[in-house]
Amino acid sequence: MKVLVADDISLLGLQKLDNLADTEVVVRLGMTEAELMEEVKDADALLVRSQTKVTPAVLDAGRKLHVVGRAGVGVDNIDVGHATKRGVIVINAPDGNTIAAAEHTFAMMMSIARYIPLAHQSVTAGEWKRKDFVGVELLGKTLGVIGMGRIGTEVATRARAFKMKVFGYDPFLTEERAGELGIVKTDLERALREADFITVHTPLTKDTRHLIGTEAFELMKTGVRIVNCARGGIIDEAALCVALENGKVAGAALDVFESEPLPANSPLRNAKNLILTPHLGASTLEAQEQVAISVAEEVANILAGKPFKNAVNLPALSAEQLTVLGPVLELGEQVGAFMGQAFSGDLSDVQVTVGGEWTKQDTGFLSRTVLKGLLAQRYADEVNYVNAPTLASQIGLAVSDVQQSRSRVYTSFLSVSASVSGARHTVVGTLYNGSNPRIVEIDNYRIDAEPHGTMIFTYHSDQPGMIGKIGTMLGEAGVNIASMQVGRMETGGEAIMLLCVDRMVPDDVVDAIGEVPGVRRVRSLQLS
Ligand SMILES: NC(=O)C1=CN([C@@H]2O[C@H](COP(=O)(O)OP(=O)(O)OC[C@H]3O[C@@H](n4cnc5c(N)ncnc54)[C@H](O)[C@@H]3O)[C@@H](O)[C@H]2O)C=CC1
Ligand SMILES: O=C(O)C(=O)COP(=O)(O)O
Repeated sequence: MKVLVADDISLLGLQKLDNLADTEVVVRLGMTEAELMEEVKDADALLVRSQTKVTPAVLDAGRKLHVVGRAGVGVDNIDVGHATKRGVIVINAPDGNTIAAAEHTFAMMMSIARYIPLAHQSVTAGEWKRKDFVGVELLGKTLGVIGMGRIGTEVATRARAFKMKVFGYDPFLTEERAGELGIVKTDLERALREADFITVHTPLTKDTRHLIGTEAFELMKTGVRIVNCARGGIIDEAALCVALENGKVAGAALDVFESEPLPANSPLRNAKNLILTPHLGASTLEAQEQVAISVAEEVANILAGKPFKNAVNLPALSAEQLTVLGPVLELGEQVGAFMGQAFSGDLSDVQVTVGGEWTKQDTGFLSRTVLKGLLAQRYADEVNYVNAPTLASQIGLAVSDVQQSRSRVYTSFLSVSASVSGARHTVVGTLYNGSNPRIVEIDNYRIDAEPHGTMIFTYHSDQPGMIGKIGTMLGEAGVNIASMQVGRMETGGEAIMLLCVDRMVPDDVVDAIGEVPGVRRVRSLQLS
């Protein structure tokens, strides 16, 4: 396994990966896109911070790539959509740098309240201008926090310790949570109109790009002070320069920029009362160690096929949920694979129904595992849990999830029903004793088969001699039958047969079975 490290990531994390058997950690900092495309060709994992751009071209070049690990929070430098399409897991380290970013925000806020960097420059230039640097106190002032996630919340609690009044704006902030934090939940307009200090802590999205622009500045009090330690682009830099120049904004502090590194000719470099740091929010020893360890552990788990928790492009599944749902998810993949191989043809829609006790669990992940099994027939190893829904929508396959609280015969079951080349087929599975997978129904025929290994599946007329004929043909080809299941609706009608065999059945034998009079369809299945 090759783990390619493209940004400066703490050795404490990298050593964890380097210590793994069969894993080589290759550190190459400051690569151009072309160099990165070359290095990533044989990499299983790519680790980055905010500097390296993980573009579609880089992801396409990484043919073996399983995972991109971001040692930090923001993944706006990674084309997550393209990674998802390619089936590459993107993980981040969401908790490790929260305190570092919150403390940096506070350092910035105090610096603009008391002109610390400007006063420092003045003193080192030989001046002693006490009158020019009369600041303001935080006590009693109103702080508007835009984005009350992990960092926004830590900033808000620190501001309360400074006896500030805090307004929090975040679509997910509840009155109850605001009450617990001792802050006021407001809308954006009130936060902008009434705040003396404003700090942004959202990701950069299409909704937050230039959230603080000309119109927002117009709403603000004259003399407001603003901090951005989240993402460049949330504040419109050109509009900020104007507001600093005309005095609407008394001071601002930016750690992040629309373009990084900040261009040499950026007007921000000469703006009045503006302090700048080069994206240092997460740059503490503690934060860097924490994010590196977190990302290394996650990547190690992913490469070893073990559960992981911080995927950005997969629904979250806790280790606890995985313990309970693991066998159900595995069953989903097996039933999907059975369906895909037993009824190959043009798929137009698939319905995944969970019934009985399992409906009490969050089974949102289940349709991904079913799709992975179902689409493996068409995409082989290219399909995984990450890209299965994308590949399904690419081929126009509509997927629906249904919960059915009343169980049929079984305490819990999973039913996959799909339209294949115009015909509807259904396969039902369950777990015996909570962990042994079984296929218990195929198109309303009751059976009981373990979805495992090599199988021969037929649709045929219920007539004497069928089982014997097929058994003899397999025997003559040297294929041993381990178990056999037959099902029929009525005597002499249509029937199914599912044989578990000990080895692959040669294609010519499968074809010969298909030609036996009365056999309507035969398929050879290979389940893992
Ligand atoms: N300067 C630096 O070095 C660092 C920057 N960051 C950045 O800080 C930001 C926040 O990080 P966390 O608190 O860890 O993330 P988080 O995901 O915990 O919080 C983000 C919050 O923003 C809210 N939000 C999203 N869209 C919104 C909108 N339109 N209006 C209002 N609220 C909105 C979300 O509901 C969420 O509560 C991210 O952009 C992250 O990349 C994080 C660490 C270090
Ligand atoms: O975690 C984040 O979102 C950050 O912005 C930190 O970026 P960095 O890892 O210091 O390049």
